[in-house]
Amino acid sequence: MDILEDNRAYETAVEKKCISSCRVPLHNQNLLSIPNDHLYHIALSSGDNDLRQMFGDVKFVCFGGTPSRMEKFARFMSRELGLGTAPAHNFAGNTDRYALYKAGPVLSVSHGIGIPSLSIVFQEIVKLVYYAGCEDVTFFRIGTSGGIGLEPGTVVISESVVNGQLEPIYKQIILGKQVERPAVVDQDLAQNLHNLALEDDRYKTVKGTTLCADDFYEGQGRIDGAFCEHDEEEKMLWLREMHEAGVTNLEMESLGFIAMCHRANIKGAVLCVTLLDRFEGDGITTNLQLLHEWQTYPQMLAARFIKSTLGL
Ligand SMILES: O=P(O)(O)O[C@H]1O[C@H](CO)[C@@H](O)[C@H]1O
Ligand SMILES: O=c1cc[nH]c(=O)[nH]1
Repeated sequence: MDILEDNRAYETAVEKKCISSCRVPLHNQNLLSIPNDHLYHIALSSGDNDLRQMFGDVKFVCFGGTPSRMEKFARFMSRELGLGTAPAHNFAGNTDRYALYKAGPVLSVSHGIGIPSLSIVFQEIVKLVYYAGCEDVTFFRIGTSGGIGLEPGTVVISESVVNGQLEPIYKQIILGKQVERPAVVDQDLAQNLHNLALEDDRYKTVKGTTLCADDFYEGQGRIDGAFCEHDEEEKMLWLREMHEAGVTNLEMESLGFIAMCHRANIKGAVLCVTLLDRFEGDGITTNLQLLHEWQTYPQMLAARFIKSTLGL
């Protein structure tokens, strides 16, 4: 039986209430008529690769900006899960758009910068876990951000995500029309992650509102980009307004990530370390070694969650 036939049989059984479903559901009936779906940007396909065999055991998908960070995270997860120290294999190695690693039940995926880049790999990963018949899957974005009024190196678990107009809405243009997707954060998951933060962690962990911008420079109020039509005073006024509205950090993917998790009916959370306090400036001047250490903090928290969920 091929993947699509098997998935159809499974869905019929769910509809008839013969079984209860925890598999990643199908959201697009058009996929049923594509016998070999090419997941072009990750160089895998539903007909040519045995996705069930390769990825059927996946329970957690961790996304983050860069390929090397996600490779290191895969190796870290592998050690944490007692799976050894072998170099991680990049399953998307036949393309250099994104990188995709696996450590036992954990996928580690790079998403590039911004929602447009994230959304492509996100959709292909949702299709991958669907074709693979994965059950009980949780997605994380483990990234970096700019903090507002937080000590640099603090991990923020997003309890809400908003666009630049403070709306929890991801807006897309489809067939020439604006479509709005609510970005609803899974509060239980955010709280469960927060509960795993320990007093003696070498970093602080807080819950907060993450503002997702379309740009690193003007879109985040910086005055040090190639272009700028506001001044330092206006920037500080805006940052204070954002702070008063509860915004704790600024980054570039959380809104699309959370909205797509909600739409896909997949549990999802965003955990980002802050690399600077925007009240103190715009440039990221911390030395590279410390920046690399800070990037591991959200990874450590995600790993703790994964291990506790697996009963390890
Ligand atoms: O560190 P990552 O996960 O890439 O995320 C943040 O860093 C990038 C900007 O430098 C943006 O993608 C922003 O969201
Ligand atoms: O200030 C920052 C730092 C990291 N990523 C962002 O998007 N903004």
